[in-house]
Amino acid sequence: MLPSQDDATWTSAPADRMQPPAGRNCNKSAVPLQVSVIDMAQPEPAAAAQLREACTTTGFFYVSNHGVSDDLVQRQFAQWHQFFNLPECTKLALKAGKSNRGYYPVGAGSAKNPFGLGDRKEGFNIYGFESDLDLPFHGRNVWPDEAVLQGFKATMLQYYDAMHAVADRVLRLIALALDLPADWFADKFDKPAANIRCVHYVEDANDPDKGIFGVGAHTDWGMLTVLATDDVPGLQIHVNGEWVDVPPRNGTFIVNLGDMTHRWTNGRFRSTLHRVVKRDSCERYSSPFFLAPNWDAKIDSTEATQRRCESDLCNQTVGSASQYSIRSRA
Ligand SMILES: O=C(O)CCC(=O)C(=O)O
Ligand SMILES: [Fe+2]
Repeated sequence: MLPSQDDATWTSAPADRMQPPAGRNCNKSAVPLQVSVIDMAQPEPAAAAQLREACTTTGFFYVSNHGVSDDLVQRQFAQWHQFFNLPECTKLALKAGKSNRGYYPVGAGSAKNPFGLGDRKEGFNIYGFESDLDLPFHGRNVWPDEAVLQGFKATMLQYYDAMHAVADRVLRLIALALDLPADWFADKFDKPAANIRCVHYVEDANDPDKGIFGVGAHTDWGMLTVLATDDVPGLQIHVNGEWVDVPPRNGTFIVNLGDMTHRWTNGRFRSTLHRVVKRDSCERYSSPFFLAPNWDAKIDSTEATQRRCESDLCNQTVGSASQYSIRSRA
């Protein structure tokens, strides 16, 4: 099955993971959840030790001193404000097709919502590679007219490169946290199936009891996500039977692990269910960078964990492409 024109299959969890396990809400955690902040300026071994703790517990953490200037982050958000303020027909002229590149309108990119409703967001995808191969997510990026949005493409390419550099540094820490050489993942990520997206959450307030979400509960499909948000809260993660807020923190990005890291580490590092619930009637913008390995990379958990089988994920050696088809069948 090929991807739909929106990105639903790219970030939606299999149906059995869309809802928190029944009966676990009574297990309130005694200690308030701490999502750790990992200082990227510290020596890698110290950062990797902190990261190991985060990856085995929440699968989410903040990164500070990440090297991306606030000026660049604000410039790309300013471009997105202008883009999403264009007339709907101008945006729809760039509507994403099979390649998943371009615009998807409000309600299109819905995770499997229990009420059958679409997510209250619109978005736009830009990939870091272009290819004419007839494969999911392959294709050519689309861009708004330079005369309409001056500097848009240049800003986005700069933002992609800056976020990619952060993601690659996190990948080195993941390798070290697995007691592997820091560059262990390098040859599996030298042609990554990676993209940036901007998500514009529309003004209305969300209500989980009515199935109205910014983004419904899902896990990310790829290896890891590096997320910049504006200062409007909304992101929640599902840990110890509870939905817990992960608020914006000045000068940091939020990083979470995706299903490929879960698979690659035999379930040791977690890909955690998350969603966006915006309580107030105000807009919200976020710009995730999604890192996935080379399309033909082999994901061998036995090699990565240097361990004998521990779970039902063990001994699975699947490429990124096969992982895609596993998810889209779910
Ligand atoms: O906007 C956010 O805070 C999270 C977005 C997200 O989870 C996603 O796009 O996969
Ligand atoms: Fe996500």
